[in-house]
Amino acid sequence: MLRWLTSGESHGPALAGILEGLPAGVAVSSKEIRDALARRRLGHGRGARMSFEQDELEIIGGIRHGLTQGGPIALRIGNSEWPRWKDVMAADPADEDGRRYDEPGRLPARGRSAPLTRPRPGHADLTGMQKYDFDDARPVLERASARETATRVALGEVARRFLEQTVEADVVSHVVSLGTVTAPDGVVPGRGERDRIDADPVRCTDPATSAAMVAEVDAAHQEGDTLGGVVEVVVHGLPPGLGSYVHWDRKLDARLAAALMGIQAIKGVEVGDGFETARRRGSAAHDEIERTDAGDGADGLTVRRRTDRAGGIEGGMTNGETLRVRAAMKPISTVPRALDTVDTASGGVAQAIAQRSDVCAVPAAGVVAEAMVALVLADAVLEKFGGDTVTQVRANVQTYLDGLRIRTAPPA
Ligand SMILES: Cc1cc2nc3c(=O)[nH]c(=O)nc-3n(C[C@H](O)[C@H](O)[C@H](O)COP(=O)(O)O)c2cc1C
Ligand SMILES: C=C(O[C@@H]1CC(C(=O)O)=C[C@@H](OP(=O)(O)O)[C@H]1O)C(=O)O
Repeated sequence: MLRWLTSGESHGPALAGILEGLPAGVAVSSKEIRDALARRRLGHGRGARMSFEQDELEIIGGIRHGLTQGGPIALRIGNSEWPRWKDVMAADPADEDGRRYDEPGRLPARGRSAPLTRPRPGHADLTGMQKYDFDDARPVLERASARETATRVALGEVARRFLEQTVEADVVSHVVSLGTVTAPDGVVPGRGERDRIDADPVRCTDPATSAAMVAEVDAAHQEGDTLGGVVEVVVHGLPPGLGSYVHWDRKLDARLAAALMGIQAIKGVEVGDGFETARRRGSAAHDEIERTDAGDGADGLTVRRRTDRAGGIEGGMTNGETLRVRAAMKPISTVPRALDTVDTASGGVAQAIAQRSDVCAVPAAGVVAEAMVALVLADAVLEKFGGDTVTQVRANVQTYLDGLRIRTAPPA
């Protein structure tokens, strides 16, 4: 079983992450993790914070000389802006510059330390204050913030390397809609297209759509508004049979949906053609199975699907076709043209907090979605194939695939 946990606040000294359960021998470097973190900062529409803040990666445990060792992998992602926040986010109720905090968690009500009492509709602020009995939204937004997704991307990169080195999977994402602009149907990135997609300002595969998306972001920005959109994660190379049909919590589609819905601001998930499938007749909804005597089905198999409307998952299992899952992100809730709220200190009507913020973070959400998908798939690969080393996992995968070829071989 693969387990992972994250810790840390948006403006704290660092984020921390632990990934436990990977075998020994996964080749991964700090440069690869740093590059993954840089990808998450991409995208037209992100706020100023992305340009001045740095993710300072430190590998604390579990990786030696470029290889995982079998023990928990621990990462620290320092926040280069910490010196500016060390009073506001101090762990201890301490004397500092002659000021004394009144009690743990309380700070003098001025500057950055002033309590935030105008909760944003759409963010965790108000309900978080109610639930944890805070009279300041600061502790809520600090942990609810998508800054935490840096840790997921770092851990997800290790999972991605494991998938590449065991089942030879390739994980990529692209933006399929942003605001009202939607990319043409049926464009699915192939293997090795990640760099090309990352080079696009909104991580869209189609240049004309990308230009319209950029214009949509600029228009929203000018009007003091924000945008959401839809990302698709595509995985090539998965063998059939990851996940299971036997119980709800072992179904791969259920596990992927939970992982994607657990990303900040994701409000919907589709597998394959998803909701569109529900509008089709059965004859046009499913993927007919055909023999391919040339053995050019997935993993050299002699059966394949004619289409991939199901997005590579049937019965809660991968079916050997390309995996496709989509996640819908709502517009950023810190809306510069501030929304109505109630001031929790005075009880009066107010305008919600609306300092600097992303206008749109859909391209970055795609990178986070890749990480979550990679983590779920790495768990599913380990569950099916087991092994304490990459070599053992690979051998187990090969034995399984050899067995599959026999059972789907053409008649002699
Ligand atoms: C990559 C990314 C960046 C985000 N940036 C912002 C932001 O700048 N401002 C904001 O209000 N919300 C932002 N969000 C969304 C909030 O984190 C999210 O809406 C909030 O935590 C409430 O959770 P919920 O939307 O799942 O209900 C971002 C989300 C992601 C995935
Ligand atoms: C810091 C990151 O994203 C932040 C996520 C976020 C939110 O509310 O989710 C709000 C913004 O932070 P702030 O309000 O301090 O400008 C984003 O910048 C990051 O992704 O690294």
